[in-house]
Amino acid sequence: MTAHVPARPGLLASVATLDEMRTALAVGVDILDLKNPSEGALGAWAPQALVEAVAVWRAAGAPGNLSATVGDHPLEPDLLRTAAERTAATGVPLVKIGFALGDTTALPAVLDALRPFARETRLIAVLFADQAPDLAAVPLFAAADFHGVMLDTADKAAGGLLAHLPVETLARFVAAARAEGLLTGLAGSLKVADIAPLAALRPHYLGFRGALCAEGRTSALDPLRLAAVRDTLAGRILA
Ligand SMILES: O=C[C@H](O)COP(=O)(O)O
Repeated sequence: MTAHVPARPGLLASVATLDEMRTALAVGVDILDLKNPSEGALGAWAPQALVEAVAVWRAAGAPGNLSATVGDHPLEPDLLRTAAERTAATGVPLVKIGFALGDTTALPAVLDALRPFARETRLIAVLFADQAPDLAAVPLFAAADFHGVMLDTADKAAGGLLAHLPVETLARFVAAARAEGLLTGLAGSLKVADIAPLAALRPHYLGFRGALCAEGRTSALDPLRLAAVRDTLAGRILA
């Protein structure tokens, strides 16, 4: 199955609080991503806060889509499955799971543990561009019934996505994911100037946090910066 190729990528915006979530809903984003940046690349919200966020999103008419990260965990089957189940139980429709550097021989066992769950919940695999990701693993996620796959960076102090992987490699990643019918995203300290070269690869979405904040990704979301990224992605202003 080949996935739909979007004319322009959508905007995934990571938000750290319910207030930021309301701001992002007002500005308008395609995927509202519930993440706690002060707890790592894939820092998780507390379950009760996720339940409240789902209620806020539904009350707003459930625009676009809603994702949440499960936290930064090692590649351990039970641990990842438990974290994914805990997140999905809150009602969040898209659950993002990081596949961190480590014992890659553990990947088959992790996917076996997640496969039954992936049939009930839309799971997004997050690979890290700064950890020499094995892009040949993309078909394995599709075979495990994942809904999507994205690239991000784990070490936010070590440069953005394009500092770690050349455009040609990113193009191969997007094409491989699309060929498997997976929702495909790119992220990792992206700046407004990265939008044009990455949009040309036609992923389904580009993900942002740091560029949306005045003083780094753990500071507050700035609605003006968010609107500028939204408008650049939509082609209303040039990068
Ligand atoms: O999922 C997207 C990330 O939250 C991106 O965060 P970042 O732009 O700070 O790397």
